[in-house]
Amino acid sequence: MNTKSPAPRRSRANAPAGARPPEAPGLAVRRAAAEAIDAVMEKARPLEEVIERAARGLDDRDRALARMIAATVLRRLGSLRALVRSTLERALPEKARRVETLLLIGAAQILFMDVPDHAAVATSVELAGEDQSTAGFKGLVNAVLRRIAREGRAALPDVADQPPWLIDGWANAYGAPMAQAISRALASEAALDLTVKSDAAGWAERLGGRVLPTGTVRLAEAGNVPALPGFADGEWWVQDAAAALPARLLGAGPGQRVADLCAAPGGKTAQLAATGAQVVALDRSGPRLRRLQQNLDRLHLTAEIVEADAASWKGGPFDAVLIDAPCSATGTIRRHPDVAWTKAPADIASLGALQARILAHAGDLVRPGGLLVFSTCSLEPEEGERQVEAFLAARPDFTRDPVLPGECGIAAEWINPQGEVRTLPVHLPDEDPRFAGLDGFFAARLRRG
Ligand SMILES: C[S@@+](CC[C@H](N)C(=O)[O-])C[C@H]1O[C@@H](n2cnc3c(N)ncnc32)[C@H](O)[C@@H]1O
Repeated sequence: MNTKSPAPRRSRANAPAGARPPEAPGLAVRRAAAEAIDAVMEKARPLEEVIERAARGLDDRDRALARMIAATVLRRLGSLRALVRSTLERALPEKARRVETLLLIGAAQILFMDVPDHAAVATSVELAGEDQSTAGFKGLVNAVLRRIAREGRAALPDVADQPPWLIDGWANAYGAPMAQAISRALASEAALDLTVKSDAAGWAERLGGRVLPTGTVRLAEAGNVPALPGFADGEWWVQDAAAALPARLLGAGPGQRVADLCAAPGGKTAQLAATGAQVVALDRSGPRLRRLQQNLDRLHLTAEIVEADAASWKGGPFDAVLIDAPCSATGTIRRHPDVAWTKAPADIASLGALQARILAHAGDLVRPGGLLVFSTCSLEPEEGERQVEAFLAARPDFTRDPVLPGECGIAAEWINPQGEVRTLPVHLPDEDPRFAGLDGFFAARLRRG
């Protein structure tokens, strides 16, 4: 490991008034990453949103690198923060909070990314020098990051990368060993999963991926998705293998009327429309419905689009109703590591109340004998199992229609004793970690009597 000290450069804080020294290469990328991390942590905004703003003006490659640095810090935040804090003799003052971000950025690049140590150290030191509140910490940033480079990953404390309230919740739901395994699984980036209209084997071969038992085509490397063969022609769309299961459970087909009640941006609407069913795609968000329409246009699929509140909309009756409810999305932390830090227990409670309202109303949209699938991309039972229990207690006209092992390629391990789908990030293990894992999803299939 290279522990060379950074080349001395004149910082902005030290530059004579009016003269702007030439910027060191890669500095803007790290500045954008630091701004994005601070916005995620302080304002609880999604990384995808804040990185767009922070990385404005950067070319595609640099924007991708800034996003990767920020995502790596957020993915490994628990252990990286513990490491950084363990190297400091005393806590940093509140006004110099950015110093910790610069240390985290440097440490993430040194320990987890293919960035030369000297570049990781130099850019964090340089960024510290840019601001009066942090300029006095340049020496400390240099010393701490050089030590981290010297000691390597062996010095990383063995602590979870996610906040304790999440780990405790998973331990309650799945047991402490599984909670730890889930936490570890979230350290790896997710593969790129595609739902194809047809010929999964052919697309897997053309794109250099493989076909999963569920029919999803999985690629190890994401790359530039719109540039991949088949994207422009609308032959496939990006959708995690677990996210593709709820719509399949409805068994929709030609001649059926189906409502997708929380539809945007339309991954599941596209699946339902591709079966030949007549689909109503409803969502409360106009902007998100416009994205859904664009996605359907690219895929040459059609659905009737309705902007409304699923908790009060009058329509139907339908042969099948899908509620892919708004949720905390803790099942998607592999893809969106910011979720672990932007969500709080209060969100689980408020989203749970919204899910209950939508579910209660949606029951009346299903014709007698019809199916209702309730799904969330959450690992929290309050947003899955508990919702269905409460709904069934209030609606004796509905019963579970249990999912059977092998149905839609679903493994027995992904089905709970009630016959509901419960996927976890530890599922679908693979010797090649680039192909392993599933998003955490819950899906229950209910039939109206
Ligand atoms: C998990 S996302 C749906 C993802 C989508 N099913 C897919 O596969 O692409 C949840 C959606 O619920 C919508 N939503 C939230 N509250 C709603 C409500 N009261 N009525 C209808 N849609 C709502 C959000 O705008 C969001 O698009």
